[in-house]
Amino acid sequence: MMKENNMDGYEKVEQYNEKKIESLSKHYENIITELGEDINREGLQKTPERVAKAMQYLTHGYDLDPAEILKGAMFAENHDHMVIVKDIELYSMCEHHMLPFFGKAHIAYIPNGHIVGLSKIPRVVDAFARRLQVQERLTDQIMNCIQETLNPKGVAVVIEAKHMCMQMRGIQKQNSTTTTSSFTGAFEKDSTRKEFIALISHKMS
Ligand SMILES: Nc1nc2c(ncn2[C@@H]2O[C@H](COP(=O)(O)OP(=O)(O)OP(=O)(O)O)[C@@H](O)[C@H]2O)c(=O)[nH]1
Ligand SMILES: [Zn+2]
Repeated sequence: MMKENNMDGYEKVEQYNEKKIESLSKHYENIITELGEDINREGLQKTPERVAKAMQYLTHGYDLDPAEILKGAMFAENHDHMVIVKDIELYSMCEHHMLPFFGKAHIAYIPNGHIVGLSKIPRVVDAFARRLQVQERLTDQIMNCIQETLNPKGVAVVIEAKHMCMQMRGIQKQNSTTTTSSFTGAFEKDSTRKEFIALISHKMS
């Protein structure tokens, strides 16, 4: 059953929209048949519904409000040094092939009177990643959301990801990684950006 939506949408994440699942399942039944399979085969009988639920989960970001997520835990604090959350696992879906791309996000901001609860940063990443995306837009959306909501002195976002559409099909390059980055404010300054890059490159023992 669907629960009522919160301001930020959290409550919805593990809930399935029954109407949507039913309709998606019918479409997947046709797709599986078109692919040449027998939809009545034992192992496939529940597959349309399973796929529908998986797809709803993989795109649940549409039900979330990333700005509200951040606003849920902003605290007045006079800390004016760089805050970095690195190695945030990320799973998204490429909007061209609807195949996964996945990797890590590294995010930093320099507070300007407010800090944000640390868990909210990966939550913002997920809210934008769990949609049909391109890596560049995902990077910019995370940056813009933090900049506009928290109003820090600057935001830096780096995403490193592997795209299944380049590995399982198409050009079939198994080892290529795509890196995208976006910077605002203080991070447009060379020395600040270099400090950030050095800190995300440092491996914890
Ligand atoms: N810039 C960008 N491109 C992406 C991303 N994900 C997938 N793509 C690319 O989207 C492009 C779509 O190109 P098309 O030529 O229309 O599609 P295609 O014939 O399936 O392309 P190939 O993958 O080269 O076989 C491909 O080059 C993909 O590699 C992304 O996050 N960012
Ligand atoms: Zn793709």
